[in-house]
Amino acid sequence: MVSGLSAGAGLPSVEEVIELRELSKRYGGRVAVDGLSVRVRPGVVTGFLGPNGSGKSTTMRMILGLDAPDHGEALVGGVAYTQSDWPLKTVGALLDAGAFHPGRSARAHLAALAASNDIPGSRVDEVLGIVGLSGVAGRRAGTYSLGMRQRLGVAVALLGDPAVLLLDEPVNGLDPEGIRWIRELLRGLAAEGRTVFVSSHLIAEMALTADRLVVIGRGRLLAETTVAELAGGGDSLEDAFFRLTSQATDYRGSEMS
Ligand SMILES: Nc1ncnc2c1ncn2[C@@H]1O[C@H](COP(=O)(O)OP(=O)(O)OP(=O)(O)O)[C@@H](O)[C@H]1O
Repeated sequence: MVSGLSAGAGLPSVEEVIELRELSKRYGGRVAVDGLSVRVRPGVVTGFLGPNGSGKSTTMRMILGLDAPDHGEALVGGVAYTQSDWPLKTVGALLDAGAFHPGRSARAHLAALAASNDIPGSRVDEVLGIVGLSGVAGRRAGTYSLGMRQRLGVAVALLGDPAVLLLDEPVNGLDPEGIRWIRELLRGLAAEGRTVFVSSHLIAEMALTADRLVVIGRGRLLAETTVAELAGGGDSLEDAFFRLTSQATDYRGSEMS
């Protein structure tokens, strides 16, 4: 359990689930997301797994209103994210760790976001502490390592003390310490009752981080299960994942004999 994550504004209610209803998206002739219906519940980490190109990022962008679905809808706590009065207080998202003004310090970046989102300035130092950037908060973000940028991205996600967290491949490029840190942070946030939805194509990492799994391939739901259930058929988790997704990739090479 990670302590001190919340700004104390009250923990999320059970209403704050992510609900995808028949969500679909095409880019030209290519189907990216295909009739995806899923409920992501609070209090656990839900891993969003699928091979490269299976539609995970597109789904997350649609939840955040950054892409419009061709069909269906994505709701957070029963409403579309774009209808939310204070989006940063509703959903904390980590999509692209590089998206900071390189000349701005981490503290200045967070302070500007707090000011424009009706978040008390005192929360800035709180989140810097949570992500371990207090000592370097005055440095320009452009000088940060990938791991530090990732931590700053997590600080942004936590700034509004949201009930729902959405993270797209948060461990990409992190060293083992950073990976363990993200894992423990996400588990702590879920233990506080938040809804934590985290995408990855790394089944072994998800096995350590997630309680529940949503597995997709070619934009379609392949399984909504628990880590224990997926590995329960006698296979290793990796074998079970490959079996599940074997018909849903375009690019897998043949095995060497
Ligand atoms: N802006 C876009 N324009 C055209 N095609 C896109 C666009 N974004 C995604 N796609 C296509 O949609 C499909 C799903 O891509 P998406 O990035 O959502 O998958 P992903 O599961 O997140 O993949 P990865 O694990 O590699 O990040 C892919 O075929 C991709 O090429």
